[in-house]
Amino acid sequence: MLKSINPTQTAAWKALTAHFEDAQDLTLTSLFANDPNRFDKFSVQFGNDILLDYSKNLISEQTLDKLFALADETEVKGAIEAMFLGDKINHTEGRSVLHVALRNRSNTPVMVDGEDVMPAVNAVLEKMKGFSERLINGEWKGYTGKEITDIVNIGIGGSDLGPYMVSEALAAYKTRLNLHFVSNVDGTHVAETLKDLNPETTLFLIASKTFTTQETMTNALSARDWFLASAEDQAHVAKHFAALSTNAQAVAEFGIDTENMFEFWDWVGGRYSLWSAIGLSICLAIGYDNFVELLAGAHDMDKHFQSSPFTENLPVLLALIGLWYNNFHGAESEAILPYDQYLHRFAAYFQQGNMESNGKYVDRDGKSVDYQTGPIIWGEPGTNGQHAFYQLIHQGTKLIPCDFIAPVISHNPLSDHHPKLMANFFAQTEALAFGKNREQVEAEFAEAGKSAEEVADLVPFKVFEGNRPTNSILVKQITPRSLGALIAMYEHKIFVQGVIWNIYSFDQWGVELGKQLANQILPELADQDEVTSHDSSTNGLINAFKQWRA
Ligand SMILES: O=P(O)(O)OC[C@H]1O[C@H](O)[C@H](O)[C@@H](O)[C@@H]1O
Repeated sequence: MLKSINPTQTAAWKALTAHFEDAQDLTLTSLFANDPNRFDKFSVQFGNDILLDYSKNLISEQTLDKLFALADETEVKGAIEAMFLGDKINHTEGRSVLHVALRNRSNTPVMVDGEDVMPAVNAVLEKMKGFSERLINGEWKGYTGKEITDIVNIGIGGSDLGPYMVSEALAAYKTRLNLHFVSNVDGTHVAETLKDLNPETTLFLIASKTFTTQETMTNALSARDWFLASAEDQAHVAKHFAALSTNAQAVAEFGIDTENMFEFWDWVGGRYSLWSAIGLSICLAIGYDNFVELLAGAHDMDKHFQSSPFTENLPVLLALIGLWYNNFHGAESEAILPYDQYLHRFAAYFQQGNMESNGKYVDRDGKSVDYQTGPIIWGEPGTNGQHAFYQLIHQGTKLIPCDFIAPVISHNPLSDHHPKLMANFFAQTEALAFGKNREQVEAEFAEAGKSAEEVADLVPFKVFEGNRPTNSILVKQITPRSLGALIAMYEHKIFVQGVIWNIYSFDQWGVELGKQLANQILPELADQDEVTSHDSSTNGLINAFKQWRA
C-alpha cells in the first residue's frame, strides 16, 4: 500500500508555488535567447528510437529542480519499486498492478502472493503464438473447411481501445487477416461490421476481463446469432469463437470451448491490458513475432523507467512538466497530436489510459483533494487538427500544453508527403512557442503595401502571443518496438502523476453509477407504462422516448 502524502503540504510544493509567482514573466523567447544550449539541456534520447525535446516548455532549471524535489518528497521512487515488486498498490481493489510483468522479457520472477506469475504469463503467450500462427497460415479452418479471413474483436474500453489503436498504428505490418473491432452497444456497430462478412470465414474474439460487460455480452450474443443463422450447429461455435478473459466460468457458460480461452489475471488493469491475452487481436493483425517486439519495446521503457535518474527519465519528466501546467498554471487539458496517420487512435487510447486512471477527487486517505488531479486528454492527428482546432491553441484564452509526436521515417514515403508533414510538425511548435509580435505583423503589412488604416484595423488579430508550451517526441520509425516503448512511456507518466497527486490510479469506481442506473432503467423501457420513479427530467425523457417509439 502506498503511503498517503498530501503533495501540497510538501516543502517542494510550497517552493514551486513561490517559484511560479516569481516566474510569471518567463517567456520562451527569453529562455531561448538567454541560453544557446537550451535544446541540449532540455532534451533526452531513449536508445535510437525516441527523442524527447521538452525545451519549449515554460520551465527553467530551477523549475525542474523543484519538480524533482516534489517527486522525491512524494516518494515516487518507492512507488515505482512497489509496482514492479507486485505490491498491492491498487488498494481499493486489493490488487497488484503488474502490466509490466506481461512484457517482462527478462523473465525474472515477479511474485504475487508468494507465487511467481511469469510461468503463467509465458504459458499464455505460447498459446497465443500457436493460435495466431495457425490462423495466419490458414491451418485453422472454419466450419465449412475454409480458411479464416476476418477477425472481429468484440470488447469495449480497455478490451477494445488498446488492441484497436495498436492494430491501426502497426497496419504497415499487417498479416493476411482483416481485423474489425466492435465495441458500442448500439446495434449499428455490430450490424455494419457484419454486413460484409462471411460466417464461414469469420472468427470472433470476445474480449472482456470480467466477461460480464453489458455492451460486450450483447454484441457477442448477436454475433453468435448471426453465426448460427448460417452454421446452424452449435458445435461449430468452437471453430469461430475465442474468449480473452479472467473469468473462466462465464466463458464456459457462454458456450466457448475453454481450449479457446486465453487467460489473464486480476492484476492487469483493463486499460493496461493490451499486453495480455487482450492483445490476441494484435497478434493476429501483425503476427506473433511483432507482438513480442511490441512487448520488448515496452520492457525497454520499463527498465529505463525503473533505473534512470529522474533527470533523464522520460516518463518522470513528462509527468512533472504536465503537473507544472496542471497544478500551477491552471491548465485543464493536454493535447496529444500525432503527426502520423497510423496513430489516429493514439489520443483516444490515452483518453481512457489517463482520464480513467487519474480522474479522481478522493485521495489515498479517502478525503477530497483541494488541488487539481488528472487533466482532460484530447487530440487528433496532425495536420488535420491544424485545419480544425489549432486556432484555439494558438490564439484562444486557454493554456493547452501539447505533445507533438512524429516519425522520422515514414512507412509510406510517397513523393514529398513526409517532408511536408514534418515541415508542419516543426513549424507548429515553433509558432506556438515564439509567435509573431506586433512589429513583425506591421513589417509584413508594410511589405505588402497596406494602408495605415488597414494596418491599425487588423494588426491585433494577426498577432500571435506565443509562449504556448509543447513537447516534441520524435520517433525514428513507428515499429512494434518503438510503439511499445512509446505506449509504456505514457503509461508510466500517468503512474507518476497519480502517485504525486496521492490518488489511486488503478481503480475506476467512477464508471459504476451509470451502469447501475442503466440496469434499473432497462426494464422500465420494456412496456408502455408511464415512468414516475425518477426526477422530472429523467422521467420526462423516458416517457417521451416511449411515446415516440410507440
Ligand atoms: O474488459 P471488460 O471487463 O469487459 O471491461 C471493459 C471496460 O469497462 C469498464 O467499465 C471499465 O471502465 C474499463 O476499465 C474496462 O476496460
